[in-house]
Amino acid sequence: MTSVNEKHPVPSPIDDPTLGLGSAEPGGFPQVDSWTLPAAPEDDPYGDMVANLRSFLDHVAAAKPDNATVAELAGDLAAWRARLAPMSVSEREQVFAHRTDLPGRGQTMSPNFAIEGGDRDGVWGTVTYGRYYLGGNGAVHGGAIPLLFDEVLGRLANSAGRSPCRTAYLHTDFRAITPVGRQLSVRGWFVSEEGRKRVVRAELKDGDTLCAEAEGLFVALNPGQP
Ligand SMILES: CCCCC/C=C\C/C=C\C/C=C\C/C=C\CCCC(=O)SCCNC(=O)CCNC(=O)[C@H](O)C(C)(C)COP(=O)(O)OP(=O)(O)OC[C@H]1O[C@@H](n2cnc3c(N)ncnc32)[C@H](O)[C@@H]1OP(=O)(O)O
Repeated sequence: MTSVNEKHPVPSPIDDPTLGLGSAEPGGFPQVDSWTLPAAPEDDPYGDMVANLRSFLDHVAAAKPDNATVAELAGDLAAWRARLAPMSVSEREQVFAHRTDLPGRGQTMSPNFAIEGGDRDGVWGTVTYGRYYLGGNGAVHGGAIPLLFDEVLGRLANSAGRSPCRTAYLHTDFRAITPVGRQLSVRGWFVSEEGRKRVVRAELKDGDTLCAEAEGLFVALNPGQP
């Protein structure tokens, strides 16, 4: 199946052979042993590319471009897709979302969480939702907030030498509008750790205003569980 666009037909991810995950062998997730991030290397083209990709998406969301601009952009994107397709690697080898030293782990799907510090029991930092995450009337889309919490709490629950775990539930309460385009503070902390069950909570604040809070249960994986 391809898109209806005849100029630059886009294969569906199901049909695109260059988008396979490769071997099902586990271990594609990097472990988090420390919250102290190394200083960003002076020359980091990947980090630079991801930062530009995030900003690009914000501008796509904000702009009302004329047709000529849109057509040129579609062509440019098609050319980049064609250039990257032969470079596709397995999940284990991919860089996207595996750069734990970069804000947002060097990916653009979830919000740009920048870690300020953390220890065995908690983690804290900031996030700024760009225009890309706008839901309506200046507020962040309701789905993008649990996305942040899963990222923050998933990272915490998997940190400090703990065995890999997955989110079993993630309960989010939206307490006030979460504004787009402001630096917000984020904090996650452990509530309990019993057997395989790790209960963690997080909050998202705009200054003193509590925007949203969450509780998650993360369950440690048994050997062989994907
Ligand atoms: C290998 C991947 C590891 C992932 C990450 C690793 C490293 C990351 C490091 C750096 C990366 C940084 C950040 C990471 C960012 C994000 C991480 C996101 C993680 C996810 O986003 S991952 C996707 C969403 N997630 C799923 O795709 C899970 C689908 N699901 C399952 O895979 C199973 O469901 C599982 C394994 C959860 C449990 O299954 P199971 O069969 O092994 O265990 P069981 O059901 O027996 O539950 C054991 C005890 O938990 C209780 N329990 C279970 N579920 C409950 C619920 N919902 N409510 C209340 N209690 C519950 C039971 O009641 C029992 O309690 P009790 O023992 O007291 O009876």
